[in-house]
Amino acid sequence: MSFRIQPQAPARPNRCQLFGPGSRPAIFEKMAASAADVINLDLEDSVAPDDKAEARKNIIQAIGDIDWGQKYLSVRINGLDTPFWYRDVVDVLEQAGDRIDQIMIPKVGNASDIYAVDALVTAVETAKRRAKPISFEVIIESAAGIAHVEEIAASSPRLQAMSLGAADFAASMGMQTTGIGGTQENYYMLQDGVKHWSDPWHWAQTAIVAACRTHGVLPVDGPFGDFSDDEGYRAQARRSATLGMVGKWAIHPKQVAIANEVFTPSDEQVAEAREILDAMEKAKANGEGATVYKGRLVDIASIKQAEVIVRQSEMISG
Ligand SMILES: CC(C)(COP(=O)(O)OP(=O)(O)OC[C@H]1O[C@@H](n2cnc3c(N)ncnc32)[C@H](O)[C@@H]1OP(=O)(O)O)[C@@H](O)C(=O)NCCC(=O)NCCSC(=O)C[C@H](O)C(=O)O
Ligand SMILES: [Mg+2]
Repeated sequence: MSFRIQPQAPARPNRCQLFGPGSRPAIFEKMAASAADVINLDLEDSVAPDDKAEARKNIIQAIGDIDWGQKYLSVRINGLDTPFWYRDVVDVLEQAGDRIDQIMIPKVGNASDIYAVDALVTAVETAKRRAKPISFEVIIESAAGIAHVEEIAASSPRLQAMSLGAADFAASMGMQTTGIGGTQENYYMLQDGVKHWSDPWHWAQTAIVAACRTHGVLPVDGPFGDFSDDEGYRAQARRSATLGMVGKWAIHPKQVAIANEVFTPSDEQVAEAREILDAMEKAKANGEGATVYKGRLVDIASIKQAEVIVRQSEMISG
């Protein structure tokens, strides 16, 4: 164990991030009224190039005009390989007022990408005397992004969250699929003629979780494109939660409730975690570091596992 204490990620609910195109202002009020913890107003890939300027205006107006309640309000800017991103940052931060919380940076490839956006954001914040610093979320969705995931996670004190963007990631990696997340028909093991499907997103997710946990950043699972497949979405979300991710994107409002359910520890999970903590308190009083709970070993590491669940539950219930 390193002597360095692992930093805690920001203590705010991030179970579901609901996306909507900036070019579709008619849905903004519905997004605000949803049960998502985070709202991502999009200027990037859900907006056609000819609509970028109008989408920017829509978003600037909506940030000021709509009552976003307690939502964490984020704007996804365009990638650094486009001519749009600097104006996204400057116009939104100069004109949208203080209600915006976060800028989401897509397709990051290395820490220098974050440095560039940080420099521009810092200049605008200083010029505008902005009281509350803007946070960053990045999307890992390229071969370069996953290869440099650890330096990206360490890149800026503004960085609060990191998501996996399955669609661009698959394209960048040359994966033979048009699916956005979920089970891939051809990714299976064969035993005695029976197919056992495996999860091609798993290794990238675990790389993201490890980088995030090392540097105190929230790891988030990205989109699941087939919004008619509720059980597929639920299964993917459950795998992500089991791996340590704190939430998942919704690209349709019907996905929000499922994400909130999966990423909120259940009453049973919380009760069990509290019982483990009680069992370990009793063990400690008896001078023991390990004991038996429901026929299985629990020890000092179990305290930390149980505390993860209790902390999540307390943070979500406020
Ligand atoms: C996917 C959609 C285009 C579907 O829209 P639509 O055809 O209108 O859906 P429905 O008719 O089923 O809508 C039912 C009602 O819900 C409202 N609605 C629809 N979408 C949203 C939303 N995002 N937020 C809030 N409300 C929404 C409709 O208006 C209907 O309302 P009512 O008539 O009153 O009943 C659309 O959902 C959509 O645009 N989704 C977001 C797309 C998006 O933002 N994509 C970007 C993120 S994913 C990505 O970028 C990939 C990633 O980067 C990667 O690389 O992996
Ligand atoms: Mg993408």
